[in-house]
Amino acid sequence: MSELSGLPFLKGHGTENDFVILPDPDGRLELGAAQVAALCDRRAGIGGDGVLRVVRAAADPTAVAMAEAAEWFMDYRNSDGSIAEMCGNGVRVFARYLVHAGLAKPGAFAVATRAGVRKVRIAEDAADGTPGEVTVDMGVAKLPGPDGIEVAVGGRRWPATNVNMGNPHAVAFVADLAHAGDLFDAPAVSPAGAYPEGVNVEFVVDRGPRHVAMRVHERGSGETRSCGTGTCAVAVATARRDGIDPAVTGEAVSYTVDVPGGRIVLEEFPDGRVEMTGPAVIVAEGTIV
Ligand SMILES: N[C@@H](CCC[C@H](N)C(=O)O)C(=O)O
Repeated sequence: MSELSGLPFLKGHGTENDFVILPDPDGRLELGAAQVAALCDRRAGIGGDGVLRVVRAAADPTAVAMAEAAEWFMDYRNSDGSIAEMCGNGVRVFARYLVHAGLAKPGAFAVATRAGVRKVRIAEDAADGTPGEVTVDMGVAKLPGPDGIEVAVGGRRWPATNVNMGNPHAVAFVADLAHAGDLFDAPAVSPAGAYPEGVNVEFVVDRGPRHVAMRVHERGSGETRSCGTGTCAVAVATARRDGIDPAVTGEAVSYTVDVPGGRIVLEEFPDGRVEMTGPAVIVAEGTIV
């Protein structure tokens, strides 16, 4: 990581989906895949499921077209160094960082991402100092099909729903989360070619009315303790399984999704938008040596 020597960093997480935050306001960093992987290495690096580079939208060619709508661009990378379109927990942590660093005022503001501009709201901290939760308008979930997608682990197979939240997800309802196995390797997803860019796979069980729990194997990061876009995908897939479509009923629907690292609440509106609410905290800051 010698090229990054002397740079400030922070560490944060949202429901234990953890990130190395690299402030780079003027877009001076040339961040390669190997550097990202080294930063995310849990033994030889800082450790994280991904990296959030914080850059002014106007200073990054990917985001410059969004600069009028959002001052800051979340440049998200998976822990293997690959680039993803969106990270739901990441955008909450990114928003928390902007306020922590005095770069945004608490309340409502916009963040540019590769999936488009996302509006965030940060609630007031509780009287005991617990940081207020962060709500993000995650945009419209797309269910592009096709039917017949399957996820397999060990000897078990499940039908899966394709949900796109800016990034791709395959959501499988299972009888027991343990049936997903150790998830050291990516689950097999068929048919071949259903997800040419790779896929995040969620395994879901019911917990109660409009309440589910999930595990996830993330493209580019392996099994993580949470995936914000995954919880959105799961909420929408579960609503459709339950015969609920806010576009048809004209009423918003809310689902609670438990993840190994905590709990996220999702609300889907008649216009198809999904709002995600969950925690986001900064836990450390320092300098790369
Ligand atoms: N943890 C994230 C998703 C990060 C991107 C994902 N691994 C992908 O490659 O699409 C989240 O909270 O949404």
